[in-house]
Amino acid sequence: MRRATATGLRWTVFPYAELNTFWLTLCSFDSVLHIINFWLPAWLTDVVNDNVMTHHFWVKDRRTRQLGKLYVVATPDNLCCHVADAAVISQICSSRSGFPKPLEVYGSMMLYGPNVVATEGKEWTRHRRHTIAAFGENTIATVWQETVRQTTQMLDHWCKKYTMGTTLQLSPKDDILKLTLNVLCAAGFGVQLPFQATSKADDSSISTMFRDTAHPLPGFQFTLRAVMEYMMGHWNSIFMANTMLPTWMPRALVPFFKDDFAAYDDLGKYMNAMIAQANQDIPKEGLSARGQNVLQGLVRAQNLVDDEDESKKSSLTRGATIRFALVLLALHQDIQEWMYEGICNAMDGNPTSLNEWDYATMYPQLVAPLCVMLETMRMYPPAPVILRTTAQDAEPLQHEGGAVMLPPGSHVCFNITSLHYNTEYWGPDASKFEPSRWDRRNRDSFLAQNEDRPGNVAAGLEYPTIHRPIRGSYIPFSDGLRACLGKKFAQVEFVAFLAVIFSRYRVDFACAPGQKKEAHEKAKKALEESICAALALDMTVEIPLSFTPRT
Ligand code: HEM
Repeated sequence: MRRATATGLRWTVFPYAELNTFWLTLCSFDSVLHIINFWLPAWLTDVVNDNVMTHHFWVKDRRTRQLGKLYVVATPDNLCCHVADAAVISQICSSRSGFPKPLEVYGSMMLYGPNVVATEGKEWTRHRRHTIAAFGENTIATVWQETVRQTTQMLDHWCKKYTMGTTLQLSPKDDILKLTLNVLCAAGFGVQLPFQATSKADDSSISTMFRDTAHPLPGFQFTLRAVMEYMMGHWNSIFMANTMLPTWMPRALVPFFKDDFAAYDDLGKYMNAMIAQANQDIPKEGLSARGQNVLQGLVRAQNLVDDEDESKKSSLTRGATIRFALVLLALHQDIQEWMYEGICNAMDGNPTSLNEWDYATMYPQLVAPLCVMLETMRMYPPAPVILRTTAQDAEPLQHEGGAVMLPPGSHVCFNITSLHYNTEYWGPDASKFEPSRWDRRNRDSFLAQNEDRPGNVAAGLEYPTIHRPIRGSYIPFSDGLRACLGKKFAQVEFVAFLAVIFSRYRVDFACAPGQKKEAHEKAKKALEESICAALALDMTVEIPLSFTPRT
């Protein structure tokens, strides 16, 4: 508390640090979360949720309005400075070494070794230099083609399975996850999977071993997609089984980790085979030296870093963002029509056949779906909290005309939800879903006033067609030196997905006639009660949707 007072900021106390193992374990019990959220008085619920990673989103900007855009929480472990000030976020993100990642949090991301996500300093610079080369425009064009292909196949599959009268009625969660995984396999590893599983693979050569067959090859327990799916659902137990148990312990003694060992081994074998294939497939000449997928790009850089960990996280975040957008568009039919008009305009003069849609010509014109994505991630940021720590050489932060010095070893928590709902940065309609606020042609948008301010470029907003918020006020992809490397990957995938679906269908809630109002209320509740489970903000309730063909 003495150290908190010395910072000169407003401060408060809490009995546990946000990453305290006991506290995290306690908060993983539904009954404890129920007590916190339904039994405590509202003000105390906010105080507690502000220190629970999974429920941080629920607090929105209420604590910031009480305590200011920068405040400190003193715990027995450390000080944690919560930041919801755009200018301060910008200073931290552009600092070279003053505010590194707290690497102890990223232990589970090192399962297959050091990588760009979970390193710092010189090692990170080396990983970043080589990884960045793998996310070139060739890879992004593959993302586009594969998303169009996968979404078309998914729609065909839906038509066969879920048609009821003239509409399709379904809960799309699992299929969206499958689609994002398939796109990742194609654009990340150069392995093209069909949306529906094919028959048994006939031999074990590299070319057939990745096929999405009903049964895995001899010597494997999982097919490639099955192992990726398993990884997503069981990351913690896989991490425990493969890193925390002593290596001398016979696996037979821990039969409940059988699948976790097998998944780890199988993915390792698939990765090695894919590296071998990427080595064979790298075009010797003609194509860009960067290769057509991330893996080729990495192998080409002759410095293979394993980004499987971030792949896992990114598939969850991409899948969740798409699901949020579908529910938001079902709630706002007028916005859906606005986006449909935008898609039709983009298609005007371009081929009507989806297979012929060209990335370079179509993507820049699909402004409305991009605005929908930016707005969805503003209101439902996939990673509502980003953590940093203060190094010995951390420079003072300039805040409200003064300098704030945080002691070394303090945690810094970017309060993304608070930033994204702040009326100072977004205008009086900050809590409204309004994708057109991003569209540069919309001169009435609150964001239009930022046009003449210099330096407002941020990660993921490098488009001449959209308005730019104040730097540091919009950070779903983080910003500065450690900004997300896959932001364009995620954006192109999202835009292609929406363009394919909404050029052909209108989305609404699947409900009985006369139940529309209840369905709307249920969807709004599901959106507001989203929690940050399994690394990404997501709805805990599945909302069934109906897709009606446009005539
Ligand atoms: C909607 C989708 C996505 C969101 C919201 C997102 C968000 C983020 C955020 C917030 C960070 C910073 C994390 C931190 O500093 O603690 C990050 C880093 C990163 N992301 Fe993403 N991401 C997305 C998709 C992707 C995809 C598709 C890929 C790759 C296929 C990817 C690759 C990476 C990498 C490699 C980093 C580490 C960069 C570094 O530390 O230098 N992301 N992402």
